[in-house]
Amino acid sequence: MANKLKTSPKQARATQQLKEEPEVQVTVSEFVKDERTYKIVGATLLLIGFFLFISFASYLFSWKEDQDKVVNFGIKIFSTDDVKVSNLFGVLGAYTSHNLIYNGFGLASFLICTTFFVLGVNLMSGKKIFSLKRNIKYVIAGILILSVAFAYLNSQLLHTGFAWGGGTGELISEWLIKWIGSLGTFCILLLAVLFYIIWRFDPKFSIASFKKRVADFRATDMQQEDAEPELNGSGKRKKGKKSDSQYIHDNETDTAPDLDNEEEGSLYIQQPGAANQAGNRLKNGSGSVTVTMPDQGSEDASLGLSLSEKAAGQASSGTLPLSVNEQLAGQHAEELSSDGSIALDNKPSRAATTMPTNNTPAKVSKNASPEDFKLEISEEVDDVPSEIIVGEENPAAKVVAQGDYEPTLDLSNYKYPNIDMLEMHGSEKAVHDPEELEQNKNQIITTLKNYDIHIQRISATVGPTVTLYEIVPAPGVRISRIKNLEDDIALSLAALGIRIIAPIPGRGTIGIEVPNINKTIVSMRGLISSEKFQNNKFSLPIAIGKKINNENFIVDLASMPHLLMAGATGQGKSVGVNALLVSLLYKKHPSQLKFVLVDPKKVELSIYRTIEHHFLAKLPGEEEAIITDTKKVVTTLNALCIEMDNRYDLLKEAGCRNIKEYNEKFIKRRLNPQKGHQFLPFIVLVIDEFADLIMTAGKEVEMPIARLAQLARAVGIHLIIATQRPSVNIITGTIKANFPARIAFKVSSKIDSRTILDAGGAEQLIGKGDMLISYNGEITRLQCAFVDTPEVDQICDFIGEQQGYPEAFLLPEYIDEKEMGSSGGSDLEDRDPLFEDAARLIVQNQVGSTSLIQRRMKLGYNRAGRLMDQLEMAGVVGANQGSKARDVLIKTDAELQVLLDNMP
Ligand SMILES: Nc1ncnc2c1ncn2[C@@H]1O[C@H](COP(=O)(O)OP(=O)(O)OP(=O)(O)O)[C@@H](O)[C@H]1O
Repeated sequence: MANKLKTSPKQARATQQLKEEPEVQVTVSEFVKDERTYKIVGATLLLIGFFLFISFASYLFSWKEDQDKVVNFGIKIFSTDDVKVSNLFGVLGAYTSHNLIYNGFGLASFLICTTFFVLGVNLMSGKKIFSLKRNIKYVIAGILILSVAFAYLNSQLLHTGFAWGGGTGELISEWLIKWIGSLGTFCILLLAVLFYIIWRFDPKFSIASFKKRVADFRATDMQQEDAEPELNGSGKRKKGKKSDSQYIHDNETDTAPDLDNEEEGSLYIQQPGAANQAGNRLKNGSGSVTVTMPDQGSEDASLGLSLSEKAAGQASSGTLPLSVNEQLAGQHAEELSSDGSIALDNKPSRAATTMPTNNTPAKVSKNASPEDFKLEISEEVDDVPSEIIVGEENPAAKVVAQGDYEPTLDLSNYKYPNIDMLEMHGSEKAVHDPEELEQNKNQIITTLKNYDIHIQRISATVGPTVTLYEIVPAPGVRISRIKNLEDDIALSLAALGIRIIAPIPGRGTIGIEVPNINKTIVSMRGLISSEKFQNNKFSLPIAIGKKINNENFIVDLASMPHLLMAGATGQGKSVGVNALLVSLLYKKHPSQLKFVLVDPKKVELSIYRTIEHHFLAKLPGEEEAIITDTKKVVTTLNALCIEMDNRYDLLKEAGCRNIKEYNEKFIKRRLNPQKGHQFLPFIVLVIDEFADLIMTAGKEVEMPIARLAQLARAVGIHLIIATQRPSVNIITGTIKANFPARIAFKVSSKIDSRTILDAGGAEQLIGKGDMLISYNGEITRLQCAFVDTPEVDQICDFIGEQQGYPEAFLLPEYIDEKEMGSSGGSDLEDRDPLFEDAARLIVQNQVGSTSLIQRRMKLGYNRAGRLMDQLEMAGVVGANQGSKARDVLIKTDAELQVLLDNMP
């Protein structure tokens, strides 16, 4: 038997494990959770709604014939053979409508059908399309008010035999008439109807809002007339087209009617001052479930289930024991899921999580089996509102007080993209499988125990792609021992992408991240509609993804201030870049933001070409705004450097330290546009495939990038650079030093991970948007938000079809010194092509300043200087006077024209 393979203890355990695998049984909880069950219940409810509606409608015509029969026979009508009724739904229809309409609430009973409809549609679709809670609120209020109002009208005016308000309405109406008289009842009812309309539709009564509506109406009218011939460069705008979604961003005029939609579609339309409302309505966000399995030492091995709830930012861990005394892990697991859902439904926006802390070292029994560990569930609910915030009013327009400069005025009718253009890719909730959790927990404990490592407590937080198991080791256990077991734990769990974080900073625990079997896609829609995204005050808000605790990771690109993204091919970089760009498109007006897009692959960013006239910047004289040619990248980067220098000059002259202060001053009209001051949009430079650029242009690219990265932040220029190859010759020391925020998608080696993050870990990610972000000195694992190309297409088309600027935002012209040739000389016979323009500018402004030429004509310092020398030679300006502007010798345009005509 020399050839017989020896079975190692590990293999033996694995085999045993295989044998012990339990039979697949469909438990009640699984049945309840099954999607098909929801669909069946949904269809039944829709049918009931339909039945009620038809029965009620039929009752309106058949009540005279059917009423006597239902009253005489009562419930026995169902068992009596020879009764014939006229209701379309027979005896059941006649009986139900008689009781609900005649005895109940009259015509208002029709409202009941809507509740069945709402419930049915939500269950059938598996999404919260309509808000049940609000439907119930409105139905109850509507039934009460309408039934009394109809009964009152019937008793005072109509005097018909039909029960307009039903038994209940008539009873209340009679009481009211008795107590406060007919007129009093009328007033009360009028007031109630008014209350209902205001509560339900929130109409605007102010004169200002009326004026605004008239102005908006006129503006739209005029714009349609004026703009039709050249509405945008692509000429795509459809005449008179105003899609439903466009209404979303209209001011009050349009949002008011849409409130109705909000109700019917459970869409929440944000209005000024409604921010908190949105927050208050948060509920049922996608839950991160934290399963905590504490106290190994507990002797009785009873399993306690507790929900710990944490208010955002505070680490108050109130544990609510739900007293579950189950001995078996399987039963225990069932409890987890059922209780988990309770907490999810109840708690509003909570983001932060802390482990329930127990500082007293627990007694650790070395013989405790994995099943002896209690499981605690701590639910974490993120800030995704279940009622989606749809778009918003033009935020910039809101800030501007009367008399201030309004940067958005050029495109005052610009509509922000609507949230409906984004898809909900699957469920927003992180799915947690109790069995999987239990099994992983047992495996981790057993593996550690095999190496004689004992733990006090174990907890789990279920994220979209991975579950974080946090363990508190027994006193005396060295952390490095657990860290060294990474491979062994991965082997025992038979899972890829296991990462050990020892210790988790600030938590006093050791983290083991295990990929989930069922992963959840994090939809961009969820992030964009979250309260955190809608109501932040960031200059450049970007929604990147979700943390393991399901908290939305939304940050300000302006404070990052640049972002480096790396990852092997196919791991989610392009989706990541799209997510960043889409977040900015959802929040910024074209006057506030410009993109410079560099795409050597030619296909990744080409979808953005439709927004050229709104959001893109390009070099003067260039056809395409999206740069695909490496040679042009060098020119563009240098042009950006000139723009940066020009902006610094402007800031210096305005006495401001950054773009925010500068723009505020400009908006308050404290800066003179005649001196070259203008509202400065943020510029975001996006470079896809940076490695390709470095390989072809090397230092020529690296130098301007390093300059921009070092200096451009204060003047509102920010960089997003993506690369497939994160090697040291591409991500050099200079680049790295200037990109403190870095994202790593899955990479092929630990060395690559170190190159990007200065730490390992990215090689253990599982791809498809799983990423690590190093930001503010912390490395956080995130699941990147997913936005599909058709969604981006739709958003860009929507923007592109609107009226835009006549052309893309022009960057300053950059002419390579080497290429200047003879035209760059200070010789009048060989004048600069821009000589005449510069002369006119100087004469019109009567200021002989080089920086004026530089800023207004968007030129670099050298070229502007040369132009000034030529103007001096031509006699347009006087001699250089040091720091003072030169004298302008030509006083009028006519004089200048004569001079120009006489020039050689
Ligand atoms: N956040 C995400 N959530 C879910 N799936 C994702 C996510 N990101 C990427 N994927 C999946 O991975 C695929 C590849 O993503 P992507 O095209 O972004 O990769 P890439 O890194 O840009 O690749 P390449 O460098 O070759 O262009 C996508 O088509 C998508 O199916």
